[in-house]
Amino acid sequence: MDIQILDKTFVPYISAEEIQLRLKELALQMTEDFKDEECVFVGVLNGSFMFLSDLIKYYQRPCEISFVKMASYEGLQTTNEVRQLLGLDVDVTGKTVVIVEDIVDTGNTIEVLCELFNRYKIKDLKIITLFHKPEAYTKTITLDYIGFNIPDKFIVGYGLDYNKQGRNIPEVYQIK
Ligand SMILES: O=P(O)(O)OC[C@H]1O[C@H](OP(=O)(O)OP(=O)(O)O)[C@H](O)[C@@H]1O
Ligand code: HPA
Repeated sequence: MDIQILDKTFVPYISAEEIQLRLKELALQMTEDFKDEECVFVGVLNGSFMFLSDLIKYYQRPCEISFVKMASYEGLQTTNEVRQLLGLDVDVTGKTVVIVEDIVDTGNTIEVLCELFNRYKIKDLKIITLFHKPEAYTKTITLDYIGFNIPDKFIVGYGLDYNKQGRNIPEVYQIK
């Protein structure tokens, strides 16, 4: 069934069950890949709060978890200005940092985050994103783990918002 958020209509796109299945696969893959790594998972607020919280329950190794807060979107559009609203509060020296994004769209935010983390003396930097829009992506940074490649259409739910609304919806909807 379609839903209305503020002035826009959205149609069902990816179910809560499909998301959880994909999260299990991604976490299993990372459990294998990071067996010799000391990992810090860094969620990018606000959008990634639900993704990181669910994903990490399926990850079967000791790890650290932290957050940074970045913002650049107003309504459906990027402002092209990525602002850091909360910084990092853990020591990442010598560790593998895994940036956890809900979505990599234009790539503006992930580019700023990579510049930020490359200033630290980390062992390695990996990126996981639940959603990626290849047609909208303007960067060359490799995304190590991608949940779903999706078309260049605005989505909401499962942490992602439209004008601050819709983050609490357990599944994902696409703009009509
Ligand atoms: O690849 P990009 O075009 O930069 O888009 C991706 C970013 O946009 C969203 O954040 P937003 O600025 O909307 O803040 P939010 O996480 O608080 O919703 C999303 O959570 C990503 O961080
Ligand atoms: O499609 C999107 N939906 C919600 N937030 C976003 N931030 C970048 N792209 C999107």
